[in-house]
Amino acid sequence: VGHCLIISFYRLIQSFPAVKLHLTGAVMRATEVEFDKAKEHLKTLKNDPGNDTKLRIYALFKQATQGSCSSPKPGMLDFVNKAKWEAWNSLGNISKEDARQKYVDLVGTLISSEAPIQKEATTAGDPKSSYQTLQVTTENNITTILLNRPEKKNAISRKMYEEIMQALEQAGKDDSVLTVMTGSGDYYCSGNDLSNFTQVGAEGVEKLARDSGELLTRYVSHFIDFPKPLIAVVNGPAVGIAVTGLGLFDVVYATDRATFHAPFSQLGQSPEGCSSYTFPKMMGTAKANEILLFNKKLTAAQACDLGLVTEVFPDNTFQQEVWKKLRAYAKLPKDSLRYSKQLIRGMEKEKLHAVNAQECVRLQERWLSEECMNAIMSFFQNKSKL
Ligand SMILES: CCCC/C=C\CC(=O)SCCNC(=O)CCNC(=O)[C@H](O)C(C)(C)COP(=O)(O)OP(=O)(O)OC[C@H]1O[C@@H](n2cnc3c(N)ncnc32)[C@H](O)[C@@H]1OP(=O)(O)O
Repeated sequence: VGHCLIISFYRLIQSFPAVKLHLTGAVMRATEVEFDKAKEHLKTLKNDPGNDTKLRIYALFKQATQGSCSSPKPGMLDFVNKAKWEAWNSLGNISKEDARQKYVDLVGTLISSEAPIQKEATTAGDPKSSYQTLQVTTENNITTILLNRPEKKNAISRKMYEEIMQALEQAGKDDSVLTVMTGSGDYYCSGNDLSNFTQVGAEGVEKLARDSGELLTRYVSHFIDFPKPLIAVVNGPAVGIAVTGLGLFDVVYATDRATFHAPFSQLGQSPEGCSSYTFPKMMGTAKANEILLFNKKLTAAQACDLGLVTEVFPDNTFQQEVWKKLRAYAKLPKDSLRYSKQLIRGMEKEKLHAVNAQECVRLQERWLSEECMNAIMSFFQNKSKL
């Protein structure tokens, strides 16, 4: 279904006739021009924005050009057209003008989230461009680490763990003032790539569990020790380690479309990323337990109320608002920020490393458990999604 949607989406944006809008007045004409420009910009998107976003773009386009949906609902088995119809119908009676504006905003957000990628593509010879799973750029005193496996919802493969550590080491040393981590496509990150657990070598599952424990310990240590302000720009849903690790960032900005899910017991695992310490400390044990023991998925607003997220922004202005803020912060004195962060983190560092070590020991045992193996098999047999 996803594949069909992608194909039909691209056919859609390539084959639509020019929009005929019968609006007059200076303001409306300007929006019409922006709308046409947005249509053109959309064709230049490099990354697949994900099915949810494509459906939203489709729906806004239809609403902007034809008004509210009045066609009959396609049959149950006509999956693609039914999904498109539902997306369009869900817009209800919003006006063509509103839909046009929302379309322009959404395309603007998608294009601006790719801006660092286009710049990076021109930096031939730059070691940052050698990453396979990331796009790393430095602009306006900000080093941005973009998780770049959108087709896998930015799940973290072994290669990606290693590259994130390498990117953090470089960013810690470069001249930038801030470091930002964000995701490409519709997800921030779906957590550990579950296929990391299916690559069993000749030395068996015990060795795989040991290696995974060592990898995770090193990975989390890079966040504990990161020397300058580290900001998460959570552009969509976050799962597993992508949620728990947020407790080690200095500031977390989220779109209102983001969700936060740490389903460890569902996966037969246990918390990591120091969350067994940072979450109770940040939000109180009773609230942390619902998330870490009972798999409670948080909305962005709930995560903000609990202190996991600093601020939530409407999805259609998320990128513009966040990057404007970050560009202003990045003009602050670099050393002052660095030393202040180190003071804030300093007292906790030893504790955090001890927690990290303990969590990884427990996880090595969990990964060998029947509970965990069943959960992973079940995911790959398409029996269970979160
Ligand atoms: C070194 C070890 C460290 C261990 C540390 C951390 C533990 C964790 O992080 S636990 C959390 C692990 N994550 C998950 O369990 C998420 C699993 N994924 C899902 O449930 C769904 O994919 C998700 C709800 C995220 C999204 O659902 P959809 O919107 O329906 O998309 P798809 O399922 O079609 O996803 C597209 C594509 O991506 C693959 N995918 C997504 N997430 C993962 C993942 N975490 N691991 C492996 N693969 C993932 C998914 O299988 C699809 O692939 P294709 O079928 O090949 O297109």
